[in-house]
Amino acid sequence: MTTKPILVALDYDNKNHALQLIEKLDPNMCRLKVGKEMFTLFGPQLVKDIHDRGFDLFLDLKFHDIPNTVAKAVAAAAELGVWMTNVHASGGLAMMEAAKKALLPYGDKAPMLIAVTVLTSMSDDDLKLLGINVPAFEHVQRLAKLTQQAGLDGVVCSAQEATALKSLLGKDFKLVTPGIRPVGSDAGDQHRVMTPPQAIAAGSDYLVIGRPITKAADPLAALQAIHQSLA
Ligand SMILES: O=C(O)c1cc(=O)[nH]c(=O)n1[C@@H]1O[C@H](COP(=O)(O)O)[C@@H](O)[C@H]1O
Repeated sequence: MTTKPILVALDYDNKNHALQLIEKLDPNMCRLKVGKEMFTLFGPQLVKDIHDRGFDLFLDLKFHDIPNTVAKAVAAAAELGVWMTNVHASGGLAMMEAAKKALLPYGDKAPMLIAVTVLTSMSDDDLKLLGINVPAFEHVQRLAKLTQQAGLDGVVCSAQEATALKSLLGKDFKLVTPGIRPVGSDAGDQHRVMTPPQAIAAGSDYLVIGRPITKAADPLAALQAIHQSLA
């Protein structure tokens, strides 16, 4: 198993609430993820605040634009010193290749670069409305192969797809899986979900977990319980 597979998703509109949660968490037990809401509200200073507290950060901005724009955005993420960042695989091969190339000057200091396949909130019916008339899993496989061809480090996908993707793409291709729900927690808007031990057994390298930790009465206890369930 990867060391520190748990990525805690910070989805807050109040910086102090986020920092209060971070103070309760242990950087030896997890990494953190900041997404569009918090980065739009609090910007690069939040990234610095998180790094100052000793956590690795996944900057989850899911870039999806023309190749030149995405390449510059990914380089800007590298300048912030983040541990991982991402693009949408549906941006296409040229876009992903440009993003990868933009990280070359950063050498071993470059963030891990991954691509989102099909969002875990989407079902086969949602894809049909987009004119994609294949099961979500088939579309995930197609996008993941394209991501590997572009030279990225891995994909974001559902843990339900992990076993098949590992056998298709090899063990070194990283699988980052949101839609993680410990037994008894509410699925909320997630459709394709798994428990933390199931996700690791299926081949997930990193588990993105938000509300089951951030909305818990005792977030550190929730993190510890998940951590222990993986030992
Ligand atoms: O890229 C992501 O992190 C992501 C991709 C995806 O397909 N589904 C997904 O839920 N996410 C993120 O994972 C986190 C899941 O949070 P919870 O549903 O609260 O555990 C959120 O921050 C989402 O933005």
